[in-house]
Amino acid sequence: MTDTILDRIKAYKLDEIAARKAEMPLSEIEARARSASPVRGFAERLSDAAREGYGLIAEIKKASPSKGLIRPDFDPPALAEAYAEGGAACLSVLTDGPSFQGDDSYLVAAREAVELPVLRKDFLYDPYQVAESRALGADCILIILASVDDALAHELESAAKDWGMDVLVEVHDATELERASTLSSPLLGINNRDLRTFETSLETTRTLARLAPEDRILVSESGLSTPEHLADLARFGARSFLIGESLMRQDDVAEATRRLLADPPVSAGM
Ligand SMILES: O=C(O)c1ccccc1NCC(=O)[C@H](O)[C@H](O)COP(=O)(O)O
Repeated sequence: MTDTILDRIKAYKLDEIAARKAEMPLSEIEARARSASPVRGFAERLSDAAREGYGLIAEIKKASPSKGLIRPDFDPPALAEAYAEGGAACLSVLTDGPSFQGDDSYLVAAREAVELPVLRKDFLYDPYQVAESRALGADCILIILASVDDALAHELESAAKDWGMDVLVEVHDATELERASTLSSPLLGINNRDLRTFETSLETTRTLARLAPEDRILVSESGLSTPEHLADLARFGARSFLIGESLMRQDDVAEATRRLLADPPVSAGM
């Protein structure tokens, strides 16, 4: 089988982790994590927002492997403020350099600019990176089940819990969904992007939402750009969304965010 983008990312990440460990030992990263700004409750903020409206995780994303450069005029603190003004519940900041032109400093600057909880959007393979995420100020990490085995997923989740952070567990198919149910994190991300073709299909959320455990907060991820997309998926139980590219391409990010979130259907649970 040919390599997926995740295989390629994992290969350079393992080198990156080794280099970072050589540069800064775990004890030093842990000391920084202990003195980081207190955790802002990510899952709680998202579920509160989704109760009556939509829970938006608004992503600060400069570029992607599928689209190349998305936003040349890239100012993380200004984008964070625009998202907060537009009504986002939480932020996601890409910190991966080689594939997304991200940087750790973008997370730090974006989080300092607003009061919103922040997801470190990166590819994690080692508890060292979990401590590193907290040291940067992150409130939540991502575990991509397509890229880690069950033992590592549990290890990363447990490390995040120890640091008081939330975890967004990401799945792409029914097998990964089954595996996700053995983890205890309430946030379940359903990624609509096919990692081989980069195509996005909202059918992925529609299909997997029906199979998801009832106690999970569903977050539909990727390929979302209109209020109709959000309303469609809300009917399947997903009232939280992770959105990057479509908002990053807007001149007025605050207004575009406001428009996207303007008209949520009344929740079935209300
Ligand atoms: O965005 C990509 O091209 C991509 C490729 C390979 C692995 C992950 C990728 N994106 C990470 C994400 O999960 C998205 O940034 C996020 O869901 C937002 O998606 P979008 O709204 O489509 O930018």
